[in-house]
Amino acid sequence: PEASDAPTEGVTDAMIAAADGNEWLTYGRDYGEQRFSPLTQISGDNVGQLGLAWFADLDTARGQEATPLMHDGVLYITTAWSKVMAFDAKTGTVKWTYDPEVPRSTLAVACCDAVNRGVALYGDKVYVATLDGDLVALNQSDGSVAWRKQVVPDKDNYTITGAPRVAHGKVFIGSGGAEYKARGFLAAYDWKTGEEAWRFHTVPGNPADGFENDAMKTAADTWKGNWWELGGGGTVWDSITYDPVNNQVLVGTGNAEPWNPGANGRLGSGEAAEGNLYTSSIVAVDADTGAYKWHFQETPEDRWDYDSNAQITLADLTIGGEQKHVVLHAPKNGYFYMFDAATGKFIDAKAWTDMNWSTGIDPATGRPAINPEARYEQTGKPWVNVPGAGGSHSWQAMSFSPATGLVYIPANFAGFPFVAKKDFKPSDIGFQTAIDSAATAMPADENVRAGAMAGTTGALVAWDPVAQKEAWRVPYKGPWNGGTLATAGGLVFQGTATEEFNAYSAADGKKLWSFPTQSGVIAAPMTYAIDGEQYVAVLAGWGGVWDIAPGILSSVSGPPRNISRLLVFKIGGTAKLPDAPKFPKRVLDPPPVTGTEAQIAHGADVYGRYCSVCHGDAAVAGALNPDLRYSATLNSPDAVKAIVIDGALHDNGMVSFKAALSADDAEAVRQYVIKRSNEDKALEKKGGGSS
Ligand SMILES: O=C(O)c1cc(C(=O)O)c2c(n1)C(=O)C(=O)c1cc(C(=O)O)[nH]c1-2
Ligand SMILES: [Ca+2]
Repeated sequence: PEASDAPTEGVTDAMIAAADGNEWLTYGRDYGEQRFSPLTQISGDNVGQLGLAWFADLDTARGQEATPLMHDGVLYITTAWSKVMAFDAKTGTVKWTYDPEVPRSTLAVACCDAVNRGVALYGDKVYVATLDGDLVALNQSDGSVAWRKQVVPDKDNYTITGAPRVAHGKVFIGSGGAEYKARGFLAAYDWKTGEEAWRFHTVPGNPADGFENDAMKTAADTWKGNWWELGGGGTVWDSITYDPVNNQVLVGTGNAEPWNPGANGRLGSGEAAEGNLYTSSIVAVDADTGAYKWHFQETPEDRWDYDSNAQITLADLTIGGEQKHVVLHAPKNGYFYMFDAATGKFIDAKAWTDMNWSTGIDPATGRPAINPEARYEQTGKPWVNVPGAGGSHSWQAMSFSPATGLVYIPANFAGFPFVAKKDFKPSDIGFQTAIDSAATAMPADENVRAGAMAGTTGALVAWDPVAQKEAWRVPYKGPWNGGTLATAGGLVFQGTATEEFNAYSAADGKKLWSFPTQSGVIAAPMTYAIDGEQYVAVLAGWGGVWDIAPGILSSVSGPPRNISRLLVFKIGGTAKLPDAPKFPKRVLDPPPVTGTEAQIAHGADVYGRYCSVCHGDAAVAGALNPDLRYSATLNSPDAVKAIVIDGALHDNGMVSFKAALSADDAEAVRQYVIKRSNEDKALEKKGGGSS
């Protein structure tokens, strides 16, 4: 079918390109995704008088990751479970809501909470991608559905958490799933009809099916074994940046799959110049055709979950006396990169955080030298990789201020333990990372826990991309703080895991204002103006992967609790939040240990592979999913079997695991959790530990 012309009414390409400061039309505000607002009404002089203008309670108590968009007086957000809400941006009156009714059982195939990062606006439409893998076009006027298309090849391995982007009559979207069995892609849809225009895969499929293009043929030379059987990964789960100067779309790609390359031999000897293209890379494709233009692999031979999905920013900078249109990128792996946007030519990279997986960068090629000890599947030894799998920087967007020349990065400082799983067999459900999580479970040992917590911190880092050096930093108690917003008023706004929303001086990081948010903030703020009055909006709602995966470490920053809200501020705002509800202190009260040693060891293994990715390491969960150490069902083998095998809680997101587990396995898990619960109870009595 003929492609529709780009819209000429409503939100147009020209409007997004002009990026009027009063509105916020696309995820990163402008095409370059700089998240820099030209608005100046709120500044260092008056930010102390910033107050709540209005707020809205959200009905999804999970991680809130969206950046709101504002057009024509209407503020659009998504919430967890991919719901969309439209508000009068001045008063907070709800105009409409849309619920795509994502099955709650989708949680079992979502690596990192039921999150969504926001909508796209184009013409008279609002676009949302749903956790269960659909792209939905809504009418801006009333939230009615114009069309809904399934984007993902199957709903058992793929999910979508990212925000769509738009340009040249098309809507761009990818997916997550590289911890399952997913083959990464970026797809483009006709904005009006929802017809798929093109699809670019980021990793090659089965050679027997023929390669879709030359880029796949080239990439296939960098893969060994039957890589396609597990998908390969390289998912496009967050960053998608349209570059109007070169009419191209830049995507960041996810980790190679499975994490442990020894499990399927995807790297062969494991020392290829470029291992497993185009994973952990930035890839540029033509916006009209999806044809490959260039790539740069930031983490060759990835085996550490080093997604390159962090937001891709474009900027025009003077480098060595020359004006250049460049890509700025701070992926999970701890290097800060700069590339020529037109060609992908490497300009510079610098380690901006502690790291042990790489010993340096080749200044000519940009290729990182890899520490042989970090090849844990080859050494056969446990390896604590730094930065950890959460990344020194992840999807929490950074901002760039042309006024200060600085990039403001939400930084995580942590390690992640890797032990290669022996005799790994793929299964029909759950993570396929081939890591032995049982071997690295956090023991009930005060000193080990205190050490792990002390080594887990965060910061707001202001980085000078031209000088490639740090300008200043604000240290935080823990990681997983919110994305950032920079303004021409000389401010940087950021929410924190410690339940604050802060304003800093963009020049030197001095804290100028703070608001208690009652829940951790992980989303990025945005700003807009109506009738000459400037507003700043941010979503509060603790969650995402950090709450789910690292168990006890999710409590490093503060009380991990979720109170989900949209908060909107203006100078002199007087709205007040109700007092935060009290979260009762729970008491560990497990039955006595009756399992045999062998049964408990087996339970640990099953727990590590199938349960820990949602319920936390060593049965210590965060705020969102039940902490099984406290579960009343520990008293009942039948209840555990009903849930784990028969799927009694399927509609809450706890699906049946009978595709992989037997009733005996479920009982072994029960015995393992009983043991962990008793150990932690003993630790609590001693006055140590944390829960
Ligand atoms: O490889 C993938 O496909 C994939 C997808 C996602 C996602 O869709 O959210 C995350 C990750 N990986 C990931 O590694 C990660 O640390 C992560 C954090 C989050 C989050 O929203 O908090 N998502 C994801
Ligand atoms: Ca990943």
